[in-house]
Amino acid sequence: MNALAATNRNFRHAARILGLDSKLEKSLLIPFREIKVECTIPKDDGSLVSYIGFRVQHDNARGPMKGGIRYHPEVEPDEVNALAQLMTWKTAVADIPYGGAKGGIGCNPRDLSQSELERLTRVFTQKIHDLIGTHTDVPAPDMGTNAQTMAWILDEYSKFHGHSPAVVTGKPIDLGGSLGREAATGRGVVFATEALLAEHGKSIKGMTFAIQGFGNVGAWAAKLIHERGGKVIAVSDITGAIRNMNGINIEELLKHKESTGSLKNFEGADKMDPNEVLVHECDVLIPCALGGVLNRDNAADVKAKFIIEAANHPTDPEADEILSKKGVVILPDIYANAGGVTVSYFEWVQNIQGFMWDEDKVNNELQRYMTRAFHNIKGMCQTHDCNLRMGAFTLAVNRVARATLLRGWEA
Ligand SMILES: NC(=O)C1=CN([C@@H]2O[C@H](COP(=O)(O)OP(=O)(O)OC[C@H]3O[C@@H](n4cnc5c(N)ncnc54)[C@H](O)[C@@H]3O)[C@@H](O)[C@H]2O)C=CC1
Ligand SMILES: O=C(O)CCC(=O)C(=O)O
Repeated sequence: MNALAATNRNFRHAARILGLDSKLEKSLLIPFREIKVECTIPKDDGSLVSYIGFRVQHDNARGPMKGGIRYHPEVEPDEVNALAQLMTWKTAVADIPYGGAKGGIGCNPRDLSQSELERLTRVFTQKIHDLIGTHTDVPAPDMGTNAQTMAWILDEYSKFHGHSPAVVTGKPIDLGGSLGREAATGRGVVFATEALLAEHGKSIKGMTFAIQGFGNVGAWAAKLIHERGGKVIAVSDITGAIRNMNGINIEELLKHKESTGSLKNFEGADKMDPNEVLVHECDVLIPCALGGVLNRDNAADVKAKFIIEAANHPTDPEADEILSKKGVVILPDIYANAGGVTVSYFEWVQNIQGFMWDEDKVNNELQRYMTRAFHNIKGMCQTHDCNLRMGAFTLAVNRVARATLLRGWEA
């Protein structure tokens, strides 16, 4: 099922549980604004190449729209729409004063040089600068982008609007980025995992983990799980997959990845088929890469007892049904990966106040927000007798619906 159809289906299910008025339901579903721009840049060899950039601003009832920018060959309108909508629900679950947005450019960043990436980012910013802003829409990193990308956006945006550090989050620390933001999504995933496991009388120590994706989110989650005594037994990324049933030494793997750019030829583990990571024997599976990776073709073969959705929409609704019949407990994306946008919020607050927090404060506040959200979700699960995904969706949709009604409809 395509990402937008899947996201709409989850939203509609929550709206039904909440008994939402049909007009309000329709208004919450339709995006506030969809932007599509052509970005033409000279390549390093002088030839011209054109890419399509998108920014979908889904909803702003609870505050400025917020969400990452993705550079990936599969970026297309339906996917960006789904991701933007998920941001609206995610910021509401985390109870931070934002709406939702997402953007991206259909390109393969691995095929572009640093200077080509910089030109592409600057052209994209020129095309959307009058539609983003500190109090309207605040981008951040997502797949294929990073702190450097945010620095270019900040610089280009500031040429039009004056120095505006809070227009993006996930910036380099030297430009007003927050301590702890780089690790925040992975750290939030670990706090969320701890909250869930504690409920089941378990802890990370001694449990086995399989992780798909070893970029910002996957690598930080793996590192923090390893530090807590969890055994990461299988890891994959775009370059391949490895396994070690005794637990992979993640510190060593990070050094190997840093020096070679790949998981290949790592001596502390055996090579394996990348497709097998999702169905590998383990206690906890953490998808940290693309959407839709758990679907009707592989859901029945999943062996994990818990799935922590660090990626956005990794589980297709058909897989959701199969997995829930098998008794697999799924911690949904709009909660599990909310640590990134939560620390983005802390960064934005620090920029607006002109006062920097130390890293302990960032991490402690992150833990407080993640734990609070978990208990809020559990409360909705009890009230509506539903699973964690619907607990998170009903929590979020109810908050956004209330804000929308309070603001009113008068033109
Ligand atoms: N960066 C952030 O703060 C947040 C990211 N997310 C989500 O987490 C996921 C990962 O994002 P990042 O780590 O930031 O991206 P990233 O670009 O840093 O890393 C992506 C990773 O996925 C791997 N990958 C790509 N295609 C793959 C495939 N077919 N099989 C296995 N691995 C593959 C890449 O090799 C890389 O290791 C995405 O779904 C993103 O939307 C969610 C919340 C916040
Ligand atoms: O930090 C942010 O603003 C958004 C991160 C993001 O794109 C996501 O949570 O999917």
